[in-house]
Amino acid sequence: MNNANFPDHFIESLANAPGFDAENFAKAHQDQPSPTTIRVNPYKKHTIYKGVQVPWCADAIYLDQRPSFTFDPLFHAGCYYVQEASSMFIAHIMQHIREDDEDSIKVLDLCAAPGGKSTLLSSALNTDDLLVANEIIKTRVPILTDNLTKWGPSNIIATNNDPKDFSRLKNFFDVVLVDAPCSGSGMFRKDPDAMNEWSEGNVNLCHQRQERILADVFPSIAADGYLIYSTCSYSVAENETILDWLCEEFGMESIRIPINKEWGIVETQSETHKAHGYRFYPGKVQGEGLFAACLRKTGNNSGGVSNYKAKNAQKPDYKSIDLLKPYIKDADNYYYFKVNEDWLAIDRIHRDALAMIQQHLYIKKSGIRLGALAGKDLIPDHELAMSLILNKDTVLQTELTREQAIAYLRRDNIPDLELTKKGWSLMNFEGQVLGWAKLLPNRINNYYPKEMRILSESRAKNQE
Ligand SMILES: C[S@@+](CC[C@H](N)C(=O)[O-])C[C@H]1O[C@@H](n2cnc3c(N)ncnc32)[C@H](O)[C@@H]1O
Repeated sequence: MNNANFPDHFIESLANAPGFDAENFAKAHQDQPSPTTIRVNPYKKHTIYKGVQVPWCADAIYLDQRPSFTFDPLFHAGCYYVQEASSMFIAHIMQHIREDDEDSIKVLDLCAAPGGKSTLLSSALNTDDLLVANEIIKTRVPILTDNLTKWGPSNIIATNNDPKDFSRLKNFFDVVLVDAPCSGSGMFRKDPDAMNEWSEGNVNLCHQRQERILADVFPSIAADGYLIYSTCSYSVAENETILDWLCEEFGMESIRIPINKEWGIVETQSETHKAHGYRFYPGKVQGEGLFAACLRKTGNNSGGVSNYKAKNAQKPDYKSIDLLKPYIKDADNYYYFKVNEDWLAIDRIHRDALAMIQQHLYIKKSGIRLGALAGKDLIPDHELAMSLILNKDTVLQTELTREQAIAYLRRDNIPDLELTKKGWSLMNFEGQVLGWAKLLPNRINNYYPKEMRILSESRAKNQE
């Protein structure tokens, strides 16, 4: 076996990792390329690519080869997300914990950028459920909000906070996902540069940071609520040891997740508390390295703030809201509010939760930004175009060819476009919305967001 490419002491450090088979592991890293997988957006269904289904995620398929996603307009329309297969197991956990439960829930994705697991969780939720997607690093927030905007649902709030800020929302979330920053060994095959970052010292630092993050967010989990914990590391210190610490420190209870033997996932148990964990090894599964586990908060921790009621600071501006409503499907289901000049809408049921979050956290996106009113006209926002709540019947729609769609997404001149109508128009490709343009008698103004325009392959790569 040739370990030459792995960092010093890496293979030896995994001697105690359950299910680790050094030879098989090395072979997978030498001979088997990372599979390419996409997960389709259930709300923007479109026939895109064909492939074999990822066993633990009904929405996802393995592709035979890696196409150029950057130059596929449907990628920009949010019809699918390019995501590593193992990480989709989080949806399987979510499905299991919600099995017989019809109550609406509040979910926090604490370490969310670039948004792979947020869009995954979003697909597993109903509009009565709320998803809060948080990212601590400010520069990583735009990629998260862009991906959420493309995905389209209105029941998401994105925040930019430190985990400790969430302790102000006591007993607030029914499910918290901590997809923790880690030493990253699970990504060695897909991103060999990750090997340069690995050291035993770093595993140790990550372990300490993971405990800190979990301790900080713990108060925000509701009594009997769930914590889903995941890393892309194989190190026991970042995985099973953390589960034991959660059971020890917070009396959490482990939840066993049903899996199919054929999937190749290794089920493990922590040393002291026998908490269940799920390990994904390349060579055993069709995917990269992942560790995932689910625990429940036990004991009576109620008396929190989840009953908070939003107060009406001032009388709603019904005149403006009436101007907005024609743009929205089932318009009465939404609560309309203003942030500076822009109008936003969120599912009415989430109004109190929004008020609570506004009070304690730094919000970067909430519900759907509709746009600003200029007199009686709406200057529509990109979020509205990409959203699932837009009533497309009330606006113009322009169907583009592939070549025109790419030009639109580059913010170039759109070739050979016949202009017969005037006004704001959705720019569509195969019926899927890409964004807005304003049609004028002899030209069009392209309103595709500058910061999202196609520049190179790198944007697609960054998204994964
Ligand atoms: C594994 S990545 C998350 C990937 C994401 N969940 C997805 O599926 O697309 C871990 C995230 O944690 C964030 N992070 C780094 N340090 C953190 C800390 N101290 N507290 C919370 N999050 C942190 C990173 O910026 C990164 O976005």
